[in-house]
Amino acid sequence: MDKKTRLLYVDDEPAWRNIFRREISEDKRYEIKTADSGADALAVLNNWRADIVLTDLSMPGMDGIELLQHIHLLYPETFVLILTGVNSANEAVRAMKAGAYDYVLKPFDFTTLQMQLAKIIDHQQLSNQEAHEPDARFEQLIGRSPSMYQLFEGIRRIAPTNATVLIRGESGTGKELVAAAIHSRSSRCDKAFIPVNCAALTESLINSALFGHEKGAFTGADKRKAGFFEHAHGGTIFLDEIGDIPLQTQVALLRVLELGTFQRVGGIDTIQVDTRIICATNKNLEVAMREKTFREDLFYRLNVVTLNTSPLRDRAADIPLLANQFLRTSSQKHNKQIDLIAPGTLELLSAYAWPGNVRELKNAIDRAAVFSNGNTLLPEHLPPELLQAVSARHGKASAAQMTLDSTNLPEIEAAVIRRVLEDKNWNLSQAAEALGIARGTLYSKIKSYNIER
Ligand SMILES: Nc1ncnc2c1ncn2[C@@H]1O[C@H](COP(=O)(O)OP(=O)(O)OP(=O)(O)O)[C@@H](O)[C@H]1O
Repeated sequence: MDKKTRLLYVDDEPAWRNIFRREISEDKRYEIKTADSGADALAVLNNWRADIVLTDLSMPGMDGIELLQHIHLLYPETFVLILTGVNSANEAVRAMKAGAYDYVLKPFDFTTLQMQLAKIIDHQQLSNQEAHEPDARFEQLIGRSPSMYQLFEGIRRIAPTNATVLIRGESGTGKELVAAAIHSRSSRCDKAFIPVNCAALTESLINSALFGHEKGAFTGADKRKAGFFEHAHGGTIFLDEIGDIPLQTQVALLRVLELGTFQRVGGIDTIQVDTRIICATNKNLEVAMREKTFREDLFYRLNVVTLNTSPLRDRAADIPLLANQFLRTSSQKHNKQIDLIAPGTLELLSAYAWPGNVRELKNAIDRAAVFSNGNTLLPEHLPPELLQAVSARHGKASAAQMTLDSTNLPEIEAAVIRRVLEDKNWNLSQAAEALGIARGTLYSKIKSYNIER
């Protein structure tokens, strides 16, 4: 018998969970679990890998989009469907932009839902047939540059311990993946891994989100609620953007680090948890300490074991590897068959400085995959800002020229020129400047390539 498809249904409203269970459990092709919050869903996923997650969009604490982002990062093979109200077209668009496979309107039409599920299952069967490249992969992290190998080695050594870890690095360099890898390689791996983006929580919400609250603690607190620390009991909590937490929360966090205890908001009972803490920051905490926005005692507590993620511009060797991996995922996501990155495109990718690091590369490839209509990613499919930045950086050796030199394909140069012209609204002077060539040269190239407005 075929393996059952695992569905995780996430909704804070019990009535909807019951309806879903009742309707779908009759279908023997599915194995179903439900969760009542984003944190609960992550706890379930940690030892029950769902094939498809259906999550409500608006939930307190971690909303559906935030949950979707964590799932993409931690369990890239899992498909996510977002549930939105019938009259919320904007929300559906937001969900799709965030990378949801599809959206489902509430109240459900179960026949449509079954069709959506069947489509995903077909997709998954296809992708399971594709070979996975085992090389240069460490958990979800990809890389073969020396600094990545050093990072993998660091993770290998500290994962089995209970040490608090501080991960430092620019935004988009994979700090959350590092935290997840530490958890996966620790003895806590069958318990929850709860990532928390501290910067996304307002000062009034952060304490109750982290430590939970008692009934009546504030307006709207109609029942007792466990916080992220309780959800992560036995497992690992990942506090991202730790440099952004308010001072009063820093005091409470210091106590958890020293004693393993805290109190829920509005509560008097002392709660004891066994939760490993991993933090990350892209801020300079030394400066924050000098400015008195980050406590010194907390810093020294956190800074016991530090791992650094390096910027993508310092490890160009990883760019083709990452780009090819992202292309596979994006091509599948957008129902395309793009299996090649043109040499000229790779050259441009390697010449760019990637201020947004791997996240920016992933988005650039995803966008290029949408624009591509053949089986190859060409320079013209790359974001115009990237082409301009490369030509500006290389002065006379413009993006178009580099492409031409490396591949000797005039059509690529023509495509790059067309792209820049469109971006500059056919202002020849600006386009020539962006391309790093003289206006006259641009004019003759437009003529010789027959580029028309
Ligand atoms: N080495 C890597 N291999 C594969 N994917 C990666 C790697 N590094 C980053 N990514 C991808 O880049 C994106 C950003 O990664 P992540 O969220 O872990 O970065 P971050 O350093 O935590 O960023 P921020 O500081 O903004 O929170 C994710 O989609 C992740 O999958």
